Amino acid sequence: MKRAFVMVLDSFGIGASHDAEKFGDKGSDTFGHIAQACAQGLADQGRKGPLDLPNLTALGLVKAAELSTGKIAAGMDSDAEVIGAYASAQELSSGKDTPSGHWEIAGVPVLFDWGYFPEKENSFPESLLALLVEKAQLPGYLGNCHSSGTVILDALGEEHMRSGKPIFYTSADSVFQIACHEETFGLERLYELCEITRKALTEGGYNIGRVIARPFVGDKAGHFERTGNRHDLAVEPPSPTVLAKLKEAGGAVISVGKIADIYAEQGITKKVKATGLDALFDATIREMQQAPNNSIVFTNFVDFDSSWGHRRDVAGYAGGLELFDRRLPELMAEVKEGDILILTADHGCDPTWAGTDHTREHIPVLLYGPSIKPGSLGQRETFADIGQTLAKYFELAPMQYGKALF
Ligand SMILES: O=P(O)(O)O[C@H]1O[C@H](CO)[C@@H](O)[C@H]1O
Ligand SMILES: [Mn+2]
Ligand SMILES: [Mn+2]
Repeated sequence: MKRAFVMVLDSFGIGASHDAEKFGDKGSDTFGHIAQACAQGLADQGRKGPLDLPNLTALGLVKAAELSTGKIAAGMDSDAEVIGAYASAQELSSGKDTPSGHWEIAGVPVLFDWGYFPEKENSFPESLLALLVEKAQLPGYLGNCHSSGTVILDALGEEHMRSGKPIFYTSADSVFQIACHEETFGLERLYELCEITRKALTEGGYNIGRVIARPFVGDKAGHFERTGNRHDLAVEPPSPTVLAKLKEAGGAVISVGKIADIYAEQGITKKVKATGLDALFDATIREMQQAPNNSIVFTNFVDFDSSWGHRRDVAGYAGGLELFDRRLPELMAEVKEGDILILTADHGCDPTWAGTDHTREHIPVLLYGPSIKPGSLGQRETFADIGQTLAKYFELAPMQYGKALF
């Protein structure tokens, strides 16, 4: 059988990219700084001590990070036997956002510049806001600023519940985010508002990558919680990804988590939703067990980014990595003759870094399978090497970008 299992640990960067300075991210290192905090006993909430990742280490994580930074991450074992092939890859795309990272992984880097809303306050143009109020018949809106999505709920959640005004916010990413209470505003109404917003942004030529529905529940500040009903409305990738090519050739592409959203459904043949690291893991294993010949099971583990990276929660991130590592042998056991497992990431989100945005970093590329020869695959110039590898593996026409890893 020929099956590829691609696992994106969302935001798990392994050190600042050569061009990180342009992004204000010189010196950032998601993995390295988490390892350092753990080794210093500074990440002992809900877990304890040095970062414990024996299985990721066996697949080459520590060596991949060494390729990126020239250093062994604090407290990690550099002498452990490596049974996978590993590389560090830099990003060709102009942004450090999720769609850019994912599309590049699938062979289509984003070489154009996204539109952004750079103003920290009064971020959205008045004409756009007026159009949304009219089209969605809103009593007004709240926010209209840059913010962390959890901080803004504490600030404006109660007022939103009282007034029925949706909370509009953005970040350094090319996003228009809308937070509304699932019960008082209504989930379906939030989704409709997001559709209206998506259309207005596309027709208005704003070039914004995603509109994101951010539903939440709870009754007062300090008690609000975002739910698993998050929904991303992305624009379509600018050209067919390796996923679309495999689908076109009759193969199966199974999305677990928000993969289908990120690729705007392009190239996806089946989608499975799950909320939380364990549930995403369970769903991934179920899909791996059922995956037919000529298929990709593609999972996005979003919690590393949304629950811990953006929240600047070092101990939470470390605990998530340790959970992932403990369960990794379950995934590896599903890798049969002819199959390949690829573990990677889409950008960084260093939880020790200033602010709450992503960080421009190298990503790990860890390959494992019966046909994979263990050892270094070096420093790669683009995440698209993964897409090119998949194109070659499934005997599809070559992608325009990237060099196959083997
Ligand atoms: O702070 P929250 O709402 O999690 O937002 C984050 O999530 C968005 C999409 O991944 C990013 O643009 C970042 O701003
Ligand atoms: Mn991401
Ligand atoms: Mn993010």
